[in-house]
Amino acid sequence: MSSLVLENLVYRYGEKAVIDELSLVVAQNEIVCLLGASGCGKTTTLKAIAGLLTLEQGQIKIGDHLVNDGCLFVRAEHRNIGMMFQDYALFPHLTVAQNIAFGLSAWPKQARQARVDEMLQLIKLPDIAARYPHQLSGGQQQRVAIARALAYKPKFLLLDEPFSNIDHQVRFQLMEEIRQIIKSQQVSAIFVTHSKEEAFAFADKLAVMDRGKIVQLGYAEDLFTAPNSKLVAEFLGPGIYLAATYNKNIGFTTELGLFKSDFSTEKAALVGELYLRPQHLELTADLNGVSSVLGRRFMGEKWVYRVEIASQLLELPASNGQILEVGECVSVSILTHQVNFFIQSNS
Ligand SMILES: Nc1ncnc2c1ncn2[C@@H]1O[C@H](COP(=O)(O)OP(=O)(O)OP(=O)(O)O)[C@@H](O)[C@H]1O
Repeated sequence: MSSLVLENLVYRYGEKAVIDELSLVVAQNEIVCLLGASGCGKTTTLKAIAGLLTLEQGQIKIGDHLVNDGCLFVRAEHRNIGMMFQDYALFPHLTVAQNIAFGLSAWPKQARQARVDEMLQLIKLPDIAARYPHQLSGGQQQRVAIARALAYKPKFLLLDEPFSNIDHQVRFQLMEEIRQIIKSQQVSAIFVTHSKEEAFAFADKLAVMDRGKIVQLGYAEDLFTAPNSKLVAEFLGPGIYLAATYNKNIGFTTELGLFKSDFSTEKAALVGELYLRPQHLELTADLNGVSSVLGRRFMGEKWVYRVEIASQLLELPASNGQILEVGECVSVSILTHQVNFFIQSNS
């Protein structure tokens, strides 16, 4: 069963459509990440789901309930949605317990207290009920924020860059904890971020957005290995384009040489561009190599080297942990992999 259905949403600021015929389905207990460049319409989409703006067109269903279409508009406070933002948004003058209990004013006192205790146990902070937000770390504040968002048993959660203010060292640990908490409560969610690493770590599925539309929806691994456009390919990780011709019998011919792949097509020959990521390439020291190391960076477990390939710059590690010097001659070859081949339209 679907937990959220967005159908053909349109919203404009003035003339500009910032949500442009956007459709998306989120399944029960699924976390979908809206991922895209700044200004592509992620926050506006969340606001439309939350009921904080009125759409020009489209339909929104949360669970079995229609909350927005051409005739109907259910107000934000009646949509039963939990929200969590990057700036924690806890009420500074309320204690942790009062913050968590905020949406429970209609509950009987005993049930309210029991739910607050349950949520404090769930976020593994049973002893901080009497503290105020300023007495908590950023990570603790976000745990309280998720407890507050889940306390009244919402049908759906909206998470707008909730981890961007959290120190990088603890961010991924906190994300894992909050993901577990959401999963344990069997709530579906939409999570917004600019960061593909956060999206990979937190979401079940990714929805890549561009100019108000979802351009691809799927599992992270599928989008990474089989992006449906150059935009998705580039957004999910750096790489270079290499002109290539494909022939059924020979494989791919490129300026880095020939290579075989399991690429399947009905056509006998095709022309296009391969999108090659660092892991698709082998970099080795080679006195006769036509490229050279232009720069290098130590990353902790490994060095990465800046090399020009087909007039584009790419950073990649050397094969077999070789240590290379700046200026050293190298050769680059293509490893067998599942290709991202963008076919020239007239080929
Ligand atoms: N109140 C507003 N009035 C006019 N234009 C707006 C308003 N709010 C947002 N916009 C514009 O709408 C577009 C989408 O904004 P939105 O905040 O949804 O993008 P976003 O993808 O969430 O960006 P970011 O990742 O930077 O938060 C942007 O071009 C933005 O400038």
